[in-house]
Amino acid sequence: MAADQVLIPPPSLSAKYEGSFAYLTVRDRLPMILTKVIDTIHRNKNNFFEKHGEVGVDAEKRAISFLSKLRNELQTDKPVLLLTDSADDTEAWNRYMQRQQDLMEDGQPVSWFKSPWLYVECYMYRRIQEAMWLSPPIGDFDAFKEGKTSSFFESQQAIISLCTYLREILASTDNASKKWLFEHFFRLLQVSLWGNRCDLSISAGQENSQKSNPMDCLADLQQFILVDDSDKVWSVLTSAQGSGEGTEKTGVRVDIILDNAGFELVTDLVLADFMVSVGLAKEVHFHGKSIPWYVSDVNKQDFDWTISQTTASNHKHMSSCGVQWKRHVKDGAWSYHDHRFWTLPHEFCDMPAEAADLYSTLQGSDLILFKGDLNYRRLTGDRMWEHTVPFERALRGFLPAPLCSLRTLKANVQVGLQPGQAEKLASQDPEWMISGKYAVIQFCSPLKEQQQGS
Ligand SMILES: O=P(O)(O)OC[C@H]1O[C@](O)(CO)[C@@H](O)[C@@H]1O
Ligand SMILES: [Mn+2]
Repeated sequence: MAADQVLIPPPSLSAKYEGSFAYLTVRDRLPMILTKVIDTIHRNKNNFFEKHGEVGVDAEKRAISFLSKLRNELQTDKPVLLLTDSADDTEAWNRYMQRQQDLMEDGQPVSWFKSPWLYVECYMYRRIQEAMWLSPPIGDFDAFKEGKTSSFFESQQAIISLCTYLREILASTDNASKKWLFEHFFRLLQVSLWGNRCDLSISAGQENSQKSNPMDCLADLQQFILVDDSDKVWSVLTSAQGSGEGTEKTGVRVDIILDNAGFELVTDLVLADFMVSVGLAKEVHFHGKSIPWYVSDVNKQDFDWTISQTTASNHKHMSSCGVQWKRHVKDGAWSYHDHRFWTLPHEFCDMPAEAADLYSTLQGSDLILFKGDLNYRRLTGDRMWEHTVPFERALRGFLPAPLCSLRTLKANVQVGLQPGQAEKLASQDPEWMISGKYAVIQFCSPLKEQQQGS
């Protein structure tokens, strides 16, 4: 194969492949999500009236009419339209549409069933936001908020178990050996991984919460982790502290690119609390979305709300977690960041050109944890890679710092597997890439020695 051919990435997943998961998502799941958004806005009509009077009711009608039109465009495969809301990302979106247009064969218009799945799916969420922004004064209404809130309450027992586990292990860290630290880190990393099963996009907004004690399931779930690079993650964290090199560093920084609110966010906070409390990290930077996204993704409001709810719990371990988390925020060990790039449709390899400031911020991290399926799709460009292609190759140059994806498989892209592994899985379980039953802890580092898990 010629060298230039090797560098050309495979095609994007798309609804144009009839019967594919992308096709079924665009045909069935996205319209269902839109219908739920419309229902939610309608159900809140009285609240809008109480808050804003008649203007609120007019805004509700206006938003619903924009959204019904959007659903119709999607279902009839109409050309994708330019955004008209003059927000600070509008131009970037419209530029990206032109880029997609240039990629279309025979000058066909960019459309829902012909263009890349990643692009049109992100575009739907951005159009929902446009409908809201064009309907003042209800522009800031988060139609997914109710679902995120109830998924937190439905996971209450699991959250209590997890908080109890954390407080108990932290109470006994005095003589913690390195082995002890690794064992607990390893467990909490896995809890955060499996927390990713609880997103509300794959279930089109249907309840999908954690019911059982997460610590009890870990051993049984181990067999479903297809790539497990946790030892490399551990080695990055410990070597960043200077151990083994004789160079004491002042503080390790971990960045967590968050995914879903509800149980998953709690698992991320627990992992972050553990890292900071035992000194594995000095700072944790959380990155969330600035607009409602993929039904259950975390935004600033969800982040603050989750910490407040945890603090207000009448369970002693849960509330003491909340108190501790507030303290981490207050003393600067934890910080929340958002950036418009997280809600743009680009593959992550576009980040240096599209969001150079964010890329250089991430370069300051010692370890970046990317939570969830959508982040994995953007890391790998949501392309039809062969399953044995190395993760680093699929990243196409995106490697601001050592990074690790913690992801349950809910879309048909997966790289970095052993020869024959995918074939075996496919013969045992045709749904292996989309059911959320399997997962990866997949690591890549710009530093060669860390790739080996030294
Ligand atoms: O919350 P996550 O893990 O990013 O998952 C989002 C889900 O939405 C999808 O984009 C499908 O609509 C899938 O990729 C995935 O199942
Ligand atoms: Mn999500």
